[in-house]
Amino acid sequence: MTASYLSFQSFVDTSHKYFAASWGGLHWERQIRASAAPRRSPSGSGMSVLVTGAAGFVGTHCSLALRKRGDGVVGVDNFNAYYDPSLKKARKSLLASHGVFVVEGDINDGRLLAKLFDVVPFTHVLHLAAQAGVRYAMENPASYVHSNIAGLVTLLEACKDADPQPAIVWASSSSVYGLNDKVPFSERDRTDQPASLYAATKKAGEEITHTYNHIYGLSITGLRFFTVYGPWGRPDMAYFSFTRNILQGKPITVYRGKDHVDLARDFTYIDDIVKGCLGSLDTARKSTGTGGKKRGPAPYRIFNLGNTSPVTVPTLVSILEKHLRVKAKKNVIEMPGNGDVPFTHANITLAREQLGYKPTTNLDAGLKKFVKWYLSYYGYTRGSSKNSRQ
Ligand SMILES: NC(=O)c1ccc[n+]([C@@H]2O[C@H](COP(=O)([O-])OP(=O)(O)OC[C@H]3O[C@@H](n4cnc5c(N)ncnc54)[C@H](O)[C@@H]3O)[C@@H](O)[C@H]2O)c1
Ligand SMILES: O=C(O)[C@H]1O[C@H](OP(=O)(O)OP(=O)(O)OC[C@H]2O[C@@H](n3ccc(=O)[nH]c3=O)[C@H](O)[C@@H]2O)[C@H](O)[C@@H](O)[C@H]1O
Repeated sequence: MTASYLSFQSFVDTSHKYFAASWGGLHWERQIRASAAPRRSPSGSGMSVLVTGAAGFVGTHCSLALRKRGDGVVGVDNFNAYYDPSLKKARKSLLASHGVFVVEGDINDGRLLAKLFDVVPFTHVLHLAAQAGVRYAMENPASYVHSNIAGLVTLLEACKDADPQPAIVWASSSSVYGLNDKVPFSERDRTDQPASLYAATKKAGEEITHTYNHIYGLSITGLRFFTVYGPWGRPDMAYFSFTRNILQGKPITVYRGKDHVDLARDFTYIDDIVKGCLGSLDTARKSTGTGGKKRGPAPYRIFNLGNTSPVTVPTLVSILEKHLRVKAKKNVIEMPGNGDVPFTHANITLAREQLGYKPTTNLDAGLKKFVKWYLSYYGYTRGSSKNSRQ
């Protein structure tokens, strides 16, 4: 037995149970290295990327896109039960079939993160793990503090201590614009009026990452995603839960603003978001620190990733009805004071100029792809309300 195996084993023995279970010794260390190794490929950029929240909606799509073009990817995800964990497990299997290994663990586990950086000199971190959802923040505020504040700081500590320090690209949110009513939302607009705790934690994330950029020279890119949708999406989001209810013949609740004004979102298709994430990774300059010490200034960037064409929620419902070929039973009620904002609309000039970001999928085309995936994943056949998974 080698010395490195012994020290690894003692580390595993003293760590949490799930860690021991999911690593299981040298075999697992080999899997991590294999998954992280870039492949020779004309389109790959030779990166080794740690993707947090890899079993999530955006994490799965980004991990697949990176792996497909030849980059090395290792995922980490805690598979929490905010929404159906079996969907996260199915995404994990999809990733495994493409050679992406996802470690089951929490970003609050600093020992796990340090071990991952010991095993692999990650060049980049794509940080997507978070407690998402605007309205759930009123039900479970602690989960937002756990993942979006404490977890973020633990991750940044691990990145700052890593040698080499990775460049970090992470998901902020359009919700940071809060009550801002200047449209379209530009990165220079005020973001000091969050309307939900979720938004407040994302805004805090922007300030926290700035601190680590300033003190430790970490290269930081924050991406403000605008209501992302698509295949393998999130069951808690309106387009997904509306689809489920419409197919099951159940009513949907459509929120409306004051004075009967329709709510609107700058719905953005997942493939466009993936291109924005990869463009950010490709253009991120290196962190400048080593051994926890800054050696020079590092870039701090923030970009909107939206679609620049807001659509009202009733129009979203009509498009779904068309693709599902089923009429929705709608309850229209005034938006409760639950953290929602009346509209979002992204100005994407900065991302276009600096990342080459150019969204190409409109809501009709994107929802068509989503519905196709949904019907297939949940085992529906056209003309039947029966399915095999729900
Ligand atoms: N989908 C959107 O419309 C949208 C919009 C704006 C911002 N965002 C942000 O983009 C990121 C990805 O969102 P998504 O839609 O893929 O959400 P998601 O919930 O599908 O993915 C997040 C993943 O992170 C994991 N996770 C949560 N807390 C964790 C922790 N403490 N440790 C390890 N893993 C943890 C979850 O299990 C989940 O698989 C999030 O940061 C979210 O806040 C999403
Ligand atoms: O861009 C973001 O930063 C955020 O995007 C997403 O939030 P939202 O834009 O709120 O998406 P989503 O829930 O699909 O509601 C869409 C619309 O349907 C309305 N809505 C919603 C539910 C319902 O039952 N009825 C309804 O009318 C609702 O009032 C809204 O007008 C992410 O979930 C979030 O994680 C965050 O990151």
